[in-house]
Amino acid sequence: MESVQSVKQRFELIGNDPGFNRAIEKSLQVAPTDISVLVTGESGVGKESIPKIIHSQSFRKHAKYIAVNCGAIPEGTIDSELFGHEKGAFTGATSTRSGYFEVADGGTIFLDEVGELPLPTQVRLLRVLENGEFLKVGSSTTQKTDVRIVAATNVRMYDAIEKGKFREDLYYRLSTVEIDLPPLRERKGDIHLLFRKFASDFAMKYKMPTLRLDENAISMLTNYRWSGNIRQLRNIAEQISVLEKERNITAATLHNYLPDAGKNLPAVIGEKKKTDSEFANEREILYKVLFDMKNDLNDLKKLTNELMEKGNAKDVREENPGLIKRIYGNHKENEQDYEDVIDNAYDYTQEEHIAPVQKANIDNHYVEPVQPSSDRYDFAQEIEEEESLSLADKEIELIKKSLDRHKGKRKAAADDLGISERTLYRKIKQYDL
Ligand SMILES: Nc1ncnc2c1ncn2[C@@H]1O[C@H](COP(=O)(O)OP(=O)(O)OP(=O)(O)O)[C@@H](O)[C@H]1O
Repeated sequence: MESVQSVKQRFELIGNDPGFNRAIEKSLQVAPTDISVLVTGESGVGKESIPKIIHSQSFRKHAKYIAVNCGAIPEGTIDSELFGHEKGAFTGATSTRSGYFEVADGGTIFLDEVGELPLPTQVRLLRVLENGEFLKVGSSTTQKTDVRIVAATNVRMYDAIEKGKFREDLYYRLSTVEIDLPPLRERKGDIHLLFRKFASDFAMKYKMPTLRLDENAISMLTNYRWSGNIRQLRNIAEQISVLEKERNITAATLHNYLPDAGKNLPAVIGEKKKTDSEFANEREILYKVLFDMKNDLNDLKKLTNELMEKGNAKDVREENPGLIKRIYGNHKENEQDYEDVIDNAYDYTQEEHIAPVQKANIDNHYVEPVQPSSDRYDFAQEIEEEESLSLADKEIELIKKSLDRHKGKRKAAADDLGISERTLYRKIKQYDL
């Protein structure tokens, strides 16, 4: 049996955390048996490497290893993908086709996102697990296969069972041994190690010097929540590698890539494990903050435009009490401040060659520098054609961009977006992309 260290080297796995080492050790222990294994852990913790280790250390290693993402296959075709179909079994079944369980005979099948399997498919899977038998879709002839199954899930299977979405008997058949991978925030000692590995990989890939983090940046990195786990850490290492010219990274620079790491935003850094609803709440608060900021910005644009059109700060003040109140709040003590800001902005619009306006800080509201434009019509148009504020639109835009960038490859696009392939697949379906 190979040692934990040499397996880590072979599969380029970084980390010395006891929970992580234990998961590899367990994989090595179960590999020579045919015991079913369920790998558990949050999205992005590295579950995919466990079945590969198991297969490589088993007597099946010379036979096929097939990884199936159950969440990425449409419900209507999953039985046919897994078990094959007979010619004429359904519209479009123009020939007989072998499924993964037939092709992988003698080998290993990794069922990722197993909790996503539809109930009728679960029945078929249970039968394979119990006696190795299956039926092709549209066939009444039983076939036999000898496949070892390793499954993985990032959802709590007990919840799925309670809700009637997953069969309890199948769960017990799949999880004879459970291997749990800890979330990255519980592997603090590994975070910087992993970052260094990714930074050095990307330095090589993009032919740039390797990034270095200073002490404060290391501390920020280590204490960040990493809800997307190793996948998110890898994405951030790549972003910084590509975008930062200065290769010595400070906490201030790192902060730009870890949006909720700062104290001004409502997300909380902490040791305490969060529930899904707490994460959802934080996300909502973040959206709200972004939404409010965007509204402030649009109000400011409108105000500046008025100033440019009218050229008289007093008139603008008198005609837009609501707008001004919205931007600068109701506080009496701010009144002089915002009057000054409007007057300054007015001066600014009157100049021919304009230097960038300094940020005016009033009760945490910032007047961003307005790009000078000699063409006022352009500016007015920009206000009319306001950017969409819809989160769904933004999501669609990002998904399309990422799919374009990776030439339609969903796995790569999902990695880029920091979401699982299953989630990407759902969104593609949801938005009809
Ligand atoms: N120990 C590790 N060392 C280096 N890279 C790792 C390690 N673990 C995971 N990774 C990398 O992190 C990324 C996410 O891993 P993986 O796809 O296995 O996560 P997962 O748990 O299967 O996620 P999901 O549930 O969303 O499918 C991959 O790019 C993988 O190569």
